[in-house]
Amino acid sequence: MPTLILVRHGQSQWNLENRFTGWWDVDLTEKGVAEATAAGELLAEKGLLPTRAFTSLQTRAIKTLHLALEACHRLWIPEVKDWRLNERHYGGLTGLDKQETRDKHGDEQVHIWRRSFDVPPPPLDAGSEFDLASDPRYAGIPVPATESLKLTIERVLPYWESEILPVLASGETVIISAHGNSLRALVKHLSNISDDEITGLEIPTGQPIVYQFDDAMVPGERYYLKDS
Ligand SMILES: O=C(O)[C@@H](CO)OP(=O)(O)O
Repeated sequence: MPTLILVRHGQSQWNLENRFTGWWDVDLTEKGVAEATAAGELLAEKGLLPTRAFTSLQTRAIKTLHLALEACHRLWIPEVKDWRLNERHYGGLTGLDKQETRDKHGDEQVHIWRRSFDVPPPPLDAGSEFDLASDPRYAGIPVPATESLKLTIERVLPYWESEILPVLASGETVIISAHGNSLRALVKHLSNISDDEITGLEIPTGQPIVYQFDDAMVPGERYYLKDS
């Protein structure tokens, strides 16, 4: 039975520092490393062993994938990295402290920027220290200046449909190591969550989420592997 495993990267340095991160490339903390390893140990313990892997172009997701695969002795499986699994771009909020931004703009405005479906944060200024236009990993890629969840869905879902779903449909056990909001985009689609309800969905770090698909590639209920 085709099985999909979703893992949000372990705690990152800016998760710890409470800073808006988005496309900025930050590393895992020690806790994040432990979470990623524990995710792989759980896969091994439950006998749910990935055969194909997908991740973003961001260090925290790539490392989480590798640590988890190492822990379940599956570092050798084929993996693909693609920018369309990146975190949503946080625009002009990138690098700011989340609490200081709340103090300045109010809780409601920050909640809208963080969790509304279609209101993007203010765009990042070209030439900002967080501008990734000249990062070689994004050569030829249209780096956005900001993204709402809606805009994130508009690049995650075509990638899901064209690159991941066919692999899954061939009977593989696919692991996707990605980010809070690129995974919210996917879960919204797979679990048929409305635009309003998605604002309340949070994805915890390092906790494998599982979907099993039937012969018609209809996903079943999602569940946390730790609860199975
Ligand atoms: O900073 C970010 O990029 C994300 C994920 O850590 O934060 P948020 O919870 O605000 O979506």
